[in-house]
Amino acid sequence: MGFEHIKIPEQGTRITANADFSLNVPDNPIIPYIEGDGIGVDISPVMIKVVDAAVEKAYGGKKRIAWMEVYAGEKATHVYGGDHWLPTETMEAIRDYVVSIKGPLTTPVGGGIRSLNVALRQELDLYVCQRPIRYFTGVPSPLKTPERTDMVIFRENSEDIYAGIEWAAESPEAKQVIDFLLNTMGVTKIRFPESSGIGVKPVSRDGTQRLVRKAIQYAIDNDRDSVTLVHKGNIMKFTEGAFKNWGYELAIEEFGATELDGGPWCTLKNPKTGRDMIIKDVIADNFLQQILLRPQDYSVIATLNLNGDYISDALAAQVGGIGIAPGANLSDTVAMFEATHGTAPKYAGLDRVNPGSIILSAEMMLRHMGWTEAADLIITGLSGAISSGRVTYDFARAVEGTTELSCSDFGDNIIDHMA
Ligand SMILES: NC(=O)C1=CN([C@@H]2O[C@H](COP(=O)(O)OP(=O)(O)OC[C@H]3O[C@@H](n4cnc5c(N)ncnc54)[C@H](OP(=O)(O)O)[C@@H]3O)[C@@H](O)[C@H]2O)C=CC1
Ligand SMILES: O=C(O)CCC(=O)C(=O)O
Ligand SMILES: [Mg+2]
Repeated sequence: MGFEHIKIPEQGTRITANADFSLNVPDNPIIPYIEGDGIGVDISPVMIKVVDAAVEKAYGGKKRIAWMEVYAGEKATHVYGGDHWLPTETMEAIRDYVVSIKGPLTTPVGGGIRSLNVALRQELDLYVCQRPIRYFTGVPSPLKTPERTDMVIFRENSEDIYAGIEWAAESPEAKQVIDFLLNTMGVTKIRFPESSGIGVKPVSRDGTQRLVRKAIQYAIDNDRDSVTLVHKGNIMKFTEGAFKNWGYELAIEEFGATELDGGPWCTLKNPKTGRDMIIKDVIADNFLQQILLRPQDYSVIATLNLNGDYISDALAAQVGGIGIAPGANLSDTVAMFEATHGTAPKYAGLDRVNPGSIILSAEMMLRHMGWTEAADLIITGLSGAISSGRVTYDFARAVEGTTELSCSDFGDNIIDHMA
């Protein structure tokens, strides 16, 4: 396969996926990466350096990643010219090379291009956004007992309001939709029909159940004691409320869960460990207060796209901020790893921000590839670097007695602490 601007590394081999979704990972896999806008220029090279060091240390030169830069966002417009924000060959590389990692990409507010991040997820049908939230000793937190927060978010990544079905107020399209709602559907509750923008929120049984299936399977594989469906189903009955109902339905029909005390909460025995697991639900606003007061009550979270976006940043803040909040976008075959945070434009190019989020995303990637020894070294290195008290600005400003390091020096500190 030839590309126009992407240079395929000569020393690398492609990862492939089998029919049962397992991976064939060679010792020199080609991994496509998007540098990212804003602070992408700071964090992506540090991530590559840290990952290369972990792989070298773990396998003594027997394994090595062949990095392949692919382009999206502002850099793509320079490489390809014009309005090429997300070139087709970038999409092809991410799909065909199966495992990739990306820096953040800018999305303008209120107009301009639609989110490239969302486009990548939707075009490649990366329907799971998996975001683990865990505490590292020494990280500043607004909570007294941050170590009680230990959750894995499964955010539905392909539907909800992110489908981008919306029309600007006073546009002919919005007028047409409002006219249809008022005059054909008998809607009476549009308070200002003349000046309303309109957004549509599709949520399906198929989309919900494939996401909840992954969440429950993850809980089984990792011996977690609960899966919580987070929704706003009291208000949005046929989207968020249906998400809740379809989630329970799947737990009962596919996993053999049984209702507790007349439901809707369910219980099932983990087939791998024999331990009881609870499937429960909570309304999103209540969830947001409970994660502060009783985080230990929650483990695996399955939720809709927009809730998952809000919850990701809120939970990240509980354990030290989005400087160390990793994530993965997954289909059944393709995996694209990325940090939870965005491009933080005011820090772009200053070599200042915390590279921890994208490094921990790479740690998830290594584990996904089965390179657990290298992944473990990243955790050891990061934990050691945080404990050393030589940290990036976000931690240094919140913990007395620590020394502020640049983004790149913090990367080196992580490498120095890989025991
Ligand atoms: N997946 C993606 O690519 C995402 C892209 N975006 C896009 O990014 C752009 C900017 O979004 P914005 O709302 O400002 O959110 P950001 O996540 O980019 O930044 C918000 C704040 O979070 C803190 N922060 C972010 N990253 C780091 C880091 N690595 N280390 C330490 N602190 C960090 C900073 O806080 P402080 O100011 O306190 O230092 C920063 O000002 C938008 O265009 C948005 O659409 C947003 C989220 C995800
Ligand atoms: O696409 C964007 O710009 C924002 C995405 C986002 O906030 C997220 O995925 O958490
Ligand atoms: Mg977000």
